[in-house]
Amino acid sequence: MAILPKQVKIVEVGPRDGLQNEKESVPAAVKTALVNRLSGAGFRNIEAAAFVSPKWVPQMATSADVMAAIDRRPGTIYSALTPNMQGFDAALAARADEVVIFGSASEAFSQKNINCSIAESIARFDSVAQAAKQHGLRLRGSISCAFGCPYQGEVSPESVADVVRRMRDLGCDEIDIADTIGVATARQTQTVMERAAREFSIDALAGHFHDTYGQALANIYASLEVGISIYHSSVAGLGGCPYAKGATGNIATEDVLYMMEGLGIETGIDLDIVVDAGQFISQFLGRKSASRAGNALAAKRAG
Ligand SMILES: CC(C)(COP(=O)([O-])OP(=O)([O-])OC[C@H]1O[C@@H](n2cnc3c(N)ncnc32)[C@H](O)[C@@H]1OP(=O)([O-])[O-])[C@@H](O)C(=O)NCCC(=O)NCCSC(=O)C[C@@](C)(O)CC(=O)[O-]
Repeated sequence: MAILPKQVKIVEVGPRDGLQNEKESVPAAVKTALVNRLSGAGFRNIEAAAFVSPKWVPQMATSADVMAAIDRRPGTIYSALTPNMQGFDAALAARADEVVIFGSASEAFSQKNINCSIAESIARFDSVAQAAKQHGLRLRGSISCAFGCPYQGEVSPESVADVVRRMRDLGCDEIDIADTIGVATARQTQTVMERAAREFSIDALAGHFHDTYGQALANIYASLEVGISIYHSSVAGLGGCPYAKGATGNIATEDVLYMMEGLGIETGIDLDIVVDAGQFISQFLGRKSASRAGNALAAKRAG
């Protein structure tokens, strides 16, 4: 049997990836309360903002307000997406601890999501990366459609490895391998992760899985088996990408924590507080949480 990591880092992406696709505007005060509840649960890294065009993603237009209002928990990294220097300048002013350059392993998705080719995106990211280094900010790279693309279909592990290499050369501290449309399966996940790990330290590679086909937990387990120890998840399973129609949310944080607890893998996060946060945001949105574990634990508590 494979030896699994003893501890993992869970990056909570609900306040950004989770909420970005909500049709009705979620007030900054609600986003702020959500981030504060999550930091209270012990996350070391929360993706709280995206400094992108409000015409492209209106829900993220309040990012500066959220970043200004949150209670900063010492030791927690608050991340912001920054597609270009305009985004970087806004993230710097908002005191983000980490900026995220987000590219794609699929040419078609790159065009739809950030309106440029993969090569053009890397050229744009270069100035963001240099500015991040100059200002002492952490730099994360995110690679969408690493397992399949809604526009072009198959994506090869080689295309993923190519973008991993380019992001490594830009100086990324961490690189996410993202299943934007939730199509990956366990063996494919291991193949792509192992290929990526030939280009970048496995300790700094992250798995970002959406749960569209119900495979995300299996893919996380498969990634644990090959040594990946950073995972992204979204409280209450919030989410979906505006440029990937039909894609559902990220794997729910509560479900990931429940699995990690069962495996005896340390996360440093209090599952009970995350369950409360999941119920809080689901009630605000007026729908049931997408987290099976979250709903089961909330029901058990209610007796
Ligand atoms: C990248 C651009 C800006 C290019 O968009 P563009 O239209 O090519 O940009 P532009 O430079 O020509 O500028 C056009 C307008 O946008 C403004 N603009 C330009 N940049 C910014 C900025 N940073 N912040 C605010 N405004 C900005 C700029 O000021 C101008 O305003 P106008 O003069 O028309 O009024 C656009 O395509 C965009 O914002 N895309 C965002 C897409 C996005 O946020 N997608 C969701 C996040 S990615 C994701 O969810 C996947 C991930 C990370 O979770 C992993 C996974 O699951 O796959």
